[in-house]
Amino acid sequence: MNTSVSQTSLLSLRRARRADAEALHDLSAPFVALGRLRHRDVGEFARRHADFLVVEDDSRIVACAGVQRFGGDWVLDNLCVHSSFQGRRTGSLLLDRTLQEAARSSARALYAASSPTNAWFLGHGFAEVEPAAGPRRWVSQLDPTRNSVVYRRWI
Ligand SMILES: CC(=O)SCCNC(=O)CCNC(=O)[C@H](O)C(C)(C)COP(=O)(O)OP(=O)(O)OC[C@H]1O[C@@H](n2cnc3c(N)ncnc32)[C@H](O)[C@@H]1OP(=O)(O)O
Repeated sequence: MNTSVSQTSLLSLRRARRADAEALHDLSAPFVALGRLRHRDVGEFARRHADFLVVEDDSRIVACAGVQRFGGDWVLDNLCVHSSFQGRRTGSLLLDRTLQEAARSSARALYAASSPTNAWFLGHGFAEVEPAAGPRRWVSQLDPTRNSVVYRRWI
């Protein structure tokens, strides 16, 4: 898969490769520092590379989104767009592609945990739900100190 995102730019969407692990880590680092994303080391990105979609600008990774699958319940994680590419529908594109893949796999719902102020999810068809509504194994791993809100979008 290597899909052109826009006819007016060189952005393209593809599945991550193991060799992308360091770039995924570096892209995420500023958002980890801001408390928007949980820390993941390079090894985790390498192990889970197949779970990630990436957007490239002329071969530089500028956005990514991962998924975890718990049967029919999918969880979106580590969604981020480089600050100079935000507001150009790159995050929406990653979400749309994830939803398409979830629908093809007959998934039931897509969950995400984010900070209470992240209105982006509400604007993209998610509703806030009680954490207990999420996949139990995922919810039990959420860091209580992050005060995350759990969002759900039906597929
Ligand atoms: C599950 C998790 O990973 S939670 C963590 C989510 N990631 C982060 O918080 C990291 C920092 N933020 C980012 O990387 C990005 O801003 C993202 C991923 C939240 C959004 O990606 P972007 O490419 O900037 O958003 P995109 O351009 O697709 O947004 C499109 C729409 O959302 C709106 N929007 C963008 N950011 C926000 C926001 N913070 N709050 C509300 N609306 C927003 C835009 O105005 C636009 O609206 P429109 O379609 O009506 O014109």
